[in-house]
Amino acid sequence: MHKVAVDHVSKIYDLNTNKRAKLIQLFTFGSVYNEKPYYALRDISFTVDSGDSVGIIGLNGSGKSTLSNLLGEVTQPTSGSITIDGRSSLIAISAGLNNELTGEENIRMKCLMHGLSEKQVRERFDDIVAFSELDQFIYQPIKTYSSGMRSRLGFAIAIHTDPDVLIVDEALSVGDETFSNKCIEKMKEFQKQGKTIFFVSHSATQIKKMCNKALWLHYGEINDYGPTEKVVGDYVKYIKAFKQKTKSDQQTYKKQMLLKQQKKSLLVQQEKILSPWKNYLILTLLLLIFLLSLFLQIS
Ligand SMILES: Nc1ncnc2c1ncn2[C@@H]1O[C@H](COP(=O)(O)OP(=O)(O)OP(=O)(O)O)[C@@H](O)[C@H]1O
Repeated sequence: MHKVAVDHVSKIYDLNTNKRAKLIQLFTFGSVYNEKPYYALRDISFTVDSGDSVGIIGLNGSGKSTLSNLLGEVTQPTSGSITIDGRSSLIAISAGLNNELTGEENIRMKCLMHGLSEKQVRERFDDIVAFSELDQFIYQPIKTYSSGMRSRLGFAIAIHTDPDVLIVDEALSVGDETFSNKCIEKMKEFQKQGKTIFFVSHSATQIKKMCNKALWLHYGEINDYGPTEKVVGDYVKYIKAFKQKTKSDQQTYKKQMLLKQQKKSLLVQQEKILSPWKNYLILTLLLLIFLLSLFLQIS
């Protein structure tokens, strides 16, 4: 059995701001996408085994954070399924911490949410604070923290809650190098215990150091998945070629790719609209309910 299986997963963000479109969506239970469904991830499938460390790479907006939120069970896929054998924990700069609470309160809240008992939280509290290096700041509301401080707290909590699958999304990009190295050492301990890690980073060097596999996302789809050396090597070549283009060529390329991604979204949207029997069925059902309630009122 695979540790993680991602099966035909898509994540749609609704870019509709139009009230009429939202109403139509509501009354047809989302079966009619009136205007702008946007596929942040489109029909992706892959599997990961115990002990694998997978680097997730890709240009800005390619869907890395969307995927890590799905793996961390912070959001749900629009379609498809994700099966995780065990419990996952997401560490991202903005994930799951409550701004109004202090660092201390956040530790308690997140640990309890991860299934630790009050006693376990008390036992691990000092280690978490020590790892985060926050000292007395732990008693301050985290809205006063810098992004580096938040990331340190998020990392410290997550690694002390014994997750089976650890997802680290850009959390190391905001801290100083000493702290990043400490986190990398901790992730290596996780690897030795045979745990599974997903590591989102813009640093090819960090990914090569940490991961045996890499997943290259490109405008919401998987461009390549396999051994790190090959995938990251090809990605670095791609980035180099991209950077050699003029600024205006880079912009044109990005626009074309985004347009292509949106066209695919629209194609799927049309497929949905072109299956009218489903929509007619829903509308008929609504009409019947309406007539029935009218009839009941009269009688
Ligand atoms: N809540 C949201 N509502 C609408 N669109 C969103 C939302 N979250 C992400 N997106 C869009 O989905 C796409 C993928 O975003 P995502 O943050 O997953 O990319 P990324 O690869 O992590 O980017 P980066 O490297 O810049 O962090 C982007 O085009 C983004 O604008």
